[in-house]
Amino acid sequence: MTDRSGKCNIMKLVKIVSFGLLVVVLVCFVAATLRTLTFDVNSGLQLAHWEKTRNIASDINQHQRKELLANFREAIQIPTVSTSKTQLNITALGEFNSLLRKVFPTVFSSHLVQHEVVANYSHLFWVPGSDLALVPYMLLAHIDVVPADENDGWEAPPFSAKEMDGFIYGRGTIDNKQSVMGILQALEYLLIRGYSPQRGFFIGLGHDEEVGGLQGAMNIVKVLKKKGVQLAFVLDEGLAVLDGVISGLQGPAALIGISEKGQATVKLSVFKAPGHSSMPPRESSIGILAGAVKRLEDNPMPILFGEGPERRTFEHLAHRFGLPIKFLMSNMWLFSPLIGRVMERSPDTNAFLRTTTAVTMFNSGVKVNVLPSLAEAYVNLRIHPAQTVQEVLEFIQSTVGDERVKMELVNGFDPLPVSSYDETSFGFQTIKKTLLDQFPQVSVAPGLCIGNTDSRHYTDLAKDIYRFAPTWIKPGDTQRFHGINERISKKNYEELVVFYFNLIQNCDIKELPSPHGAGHEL
Ligand SMILES: CCCCCCCC/C=C\CCCCCCCC(=O)NCC(=O)O
Ligand SMILES: [Zn+2]
Ligand SMILES: [Zn+2]
Repeated sequence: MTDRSGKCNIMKLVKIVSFGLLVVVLVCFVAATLRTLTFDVNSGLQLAHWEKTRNIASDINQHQRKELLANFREAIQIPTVSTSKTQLNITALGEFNSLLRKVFPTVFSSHLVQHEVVANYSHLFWVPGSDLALVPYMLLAHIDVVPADENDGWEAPPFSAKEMDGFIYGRGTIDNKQSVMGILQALEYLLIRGYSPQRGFFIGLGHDEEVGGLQGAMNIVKVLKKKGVQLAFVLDEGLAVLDGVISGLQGPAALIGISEKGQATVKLSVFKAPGHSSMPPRESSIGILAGAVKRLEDNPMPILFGEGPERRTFEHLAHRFGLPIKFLMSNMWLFSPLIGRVMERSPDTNAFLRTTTAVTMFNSGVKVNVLPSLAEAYVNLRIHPAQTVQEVLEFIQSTVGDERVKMELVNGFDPLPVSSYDETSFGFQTIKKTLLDQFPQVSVAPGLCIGNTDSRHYTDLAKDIYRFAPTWIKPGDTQRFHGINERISKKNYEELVVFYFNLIQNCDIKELPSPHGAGHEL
C-alpha cells in the first residue's frame, strides 16, 4: 500500500511538476511574444535641442478677439454651397472673394505676399522666405460647403453664424471655413506684427473641394507645376483633436492624417420594358434594384483593420488606454479581429476598419400608373488602404449577383500614399511640436483620413501630405460634418488662429533636431 501510494504520490508529483513547467514555459513564451506598449508617443521630439526661433508671441487682445470672431461669422454667413460640379453658388463665391480682401487688408497689400485668383474663385498666396535654401511648404483649406437645409432640424439657420452657449453655428464652421479664415487671420496678425518668414510658404484655398476640386485644387497644382515648385509638406483639412470620442482613451488625441481613403462612385441600373400598372410583372425594375441595394447593405466589405495606417494610430495610443485594452492594442497582430468586431458597431469607428458602402441616391418612376423602365442607384464607397477600386468593383459585382443589374464606375481613385511620421519627418514633427506647445495634454498620433480632401491633387508636388486642423471634436460632433448643427466654439476658433500663427513661425527652423546628433537637412 505504502509502496503503491508512494508510487502514486511520485507519479502525481511528476505530473504536477511537468504541468507547472509547461505553464512556466507557456507564460515565458507568451510574455516574450506579446507586449504592452508603454512608450510615450509625445516623447522623441527632442524639445531641448529644437532650433531656437524668436517667435512673435501669439497673445490675442480683447479687440482682436472681437475682430477675428466677427470676420469668421461673416465668412459663415456667405452660402458658398457646392451641390454638383456644375452647381456652384458663384454669386456667393464672388462675395467671399470681396470679404477676404476687406477683412485681411494687410495680407492683400503687403509686399511680402503675392496673390493670384485661380479658376475665378480659388486663391493662391505665396509668401517667399528669406532663406532660399529652405524648401517651401503649403497650407490648404476650402471655401465651399455642402448644402444645408434649415428644416432638417438645425437649432439655428445654417448661414446665420448665430452664437449660442459659446458656439458659432453654421455650415462650414468645422468644414472648412475655420481653416480658411484661421490661416489668413494668422497671416494678417503675423504681418501686422512685423513677421517675415525664413522658409517660404504657399496658401491654397479651393472653391470646389466638396465636388472634387477639379477646378480649384487641380488648377492651383497646374500653376505650381509650371513654376517647378516642390514642397517640403502640405497640410490640409482632415482629422482633428478627438476628445472623448474614442471610448476608453484617456485624454484627447490629435490624429494627423498621413493618408486618406480612396473613393468610388458606382451607378447601378435596371432596365425593364415600361407598361400599365394594372398588369405588373412579378418583379419591377425598382424591386430588382432594391434587392441589389439591400444585398450590398447586408454584406459589408471585409474588415481590414490593422492592414492600413489606422494600425499605427492604435499602436501610438495604446499607452493611453487602461488594461486590458492597452494590452489588446499593443498586440494588434493577434487581437485586431476582436478590436474590429467592437469598432464596427459605430459608424464613425467602422469607417476606419473597412471600405464603407453608402447608397446615396435612388431614382425611378415618373407617374403612379406607369411601370418605370429605369431604376438607378448611386453607391458611394470609401476605400480602405488595403483595397483598390478594382477589388471593390469585383466585390460589388459578386454581392449583387444579378445580371439584370448593370454596374458602371462613375469615378474612382485608389487610397492615397502614406506620408512619413517618424523622427525625421519635418512636416509631421513640426505640426506635432506646435500642437504640444499649445495643447500639452494631447497625445499626437498618425491617422487615416476617412474623407477626401483637395490635398489628393498634390501628390506630384509633395511626398508628405498631412490632413489635420486642431478642431476639437467631442462626443456627438462627428455627425455634424455634412450634418445638422455644425458648430465650433469661439474658444476653439481662436485656438485655430493661434495654431496657424505658431506653425508658420515654427516652420522657419532649418532642420529638425536629430536624436542621433546629425540634423535632417531639407
Ligand atoms: C480612430 C477612431 C476615431 C473615430 C472618430 C472619427 C473622427 C472623425 C474626425 C473627423 C471627421 C472626418 C472628416 C474628414 C474631412 C472630410 C472632408 C470632406 O468632406 N471631403 C469631401 C468628401 O470626403 O466627400
Ligand atoms: Zn472639407
Ligand atoms: Zn466636407
